[in-house]
Amino acid sequence: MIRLHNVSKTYTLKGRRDDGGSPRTVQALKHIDFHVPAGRIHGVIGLSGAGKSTLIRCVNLLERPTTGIVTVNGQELTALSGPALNAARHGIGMIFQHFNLLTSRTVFANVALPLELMGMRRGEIRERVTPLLELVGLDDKASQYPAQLSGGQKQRVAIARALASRPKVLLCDEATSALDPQTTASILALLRDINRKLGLTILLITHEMEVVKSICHRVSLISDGELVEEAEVGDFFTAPQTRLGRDFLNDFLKLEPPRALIDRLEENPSRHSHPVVRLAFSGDAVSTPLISRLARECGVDVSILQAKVESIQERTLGLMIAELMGSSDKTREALDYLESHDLHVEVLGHVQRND
Ligand SMILES: Nc1ncnc2c1ncn2[C@@H]1O[C@H](COP(=O)(O)OP(=O)(O)OP(=O)(O)O)[C@@H](O)[C@H]1O
Repeated sequence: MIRLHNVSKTYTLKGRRDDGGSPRTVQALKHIDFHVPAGRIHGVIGLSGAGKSTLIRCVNLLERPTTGIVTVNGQELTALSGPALNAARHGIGMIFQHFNLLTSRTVFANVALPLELMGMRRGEIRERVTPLLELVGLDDKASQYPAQLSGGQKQRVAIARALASRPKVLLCDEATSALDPQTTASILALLRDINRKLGLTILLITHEMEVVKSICHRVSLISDGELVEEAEVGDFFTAPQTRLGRDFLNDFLKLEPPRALIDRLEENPSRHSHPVVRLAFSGDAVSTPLISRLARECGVDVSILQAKVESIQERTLGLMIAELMGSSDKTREALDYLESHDLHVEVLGHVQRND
């Protein structure tokens, strides 16, 4: 449904020149290849300045890529301009962090605006807008003005407006970043509902793992203009593949070894050290008494330093940081045992034994 092929974007900084007198540039996106199939909710997460906004704005050509091809719903947008591009954009709705509503228009008139611009007749507009206001739970607010609404209600108006032209794709640019956690949850629930009811494909950018965890099927990680990791959300939360992915996850879960232990961690094992491991387990492994089996079957003691159980959509995910205590042969055997039981095991380092 959404396909980016080798997309790069370079901004030229107006009025700024390098030492050689050439205009200064910023390469915001570098060779992005990316595909979101129909009906999916795909999140792109990254730190500030990583290129998230540029990426999402390149999908509907609010920013034109410097090079590369953007295809949405089978149409190559980068080959279009003028009226043809405007017509194609009717198939792509977009919502923003700060809602972008017209303050002088009522809720109804805000939602009606794109339909007016498309030249639709009044009666048709009413038939379209009324059920949309019901869908977003604002049918009793049709004649109010944005200033009379809460942030969450404003975003609901923006969602109804984005859906007015019956798009196949919805782009969400940090849509919940200005909202409190409870309102965020209600807007995410609405987006999930719309995705299911209308089969809408949703691409969202965010810096919040909570958003990814709550509604995304798949996630991409962007860093310095490059997509560095992509995975199904359950897999990403179980075993991120990059340092940045692990940083995002640890920050979100607050699951780090205690500071005093980090200071003692050594990279390489020695005859007198124990491994400190991060274990992630899902599915059957969550309900299996693995720790007592480790002690019984491998003869190692397990000191649990931190543990957490998270619900990631329909999956239950267990996470633990633990020190495995025993001889090096026994702890090696324990690590093999854990891996053979479908646990994701990451050795964080080794600490000198005190025994
Ligand atoms: N219009 C512009 N002109 C020049 N440089 C820009 C422009 N827009 C973005 N940039 C630069 O491109 C890079 C990526 O910016 P972008 O806004 O896409 O990142 P982001 O991940 O969305 O960041 P944030 O989360 O802070 O909004 C940054 O270095 C930024 O300074």
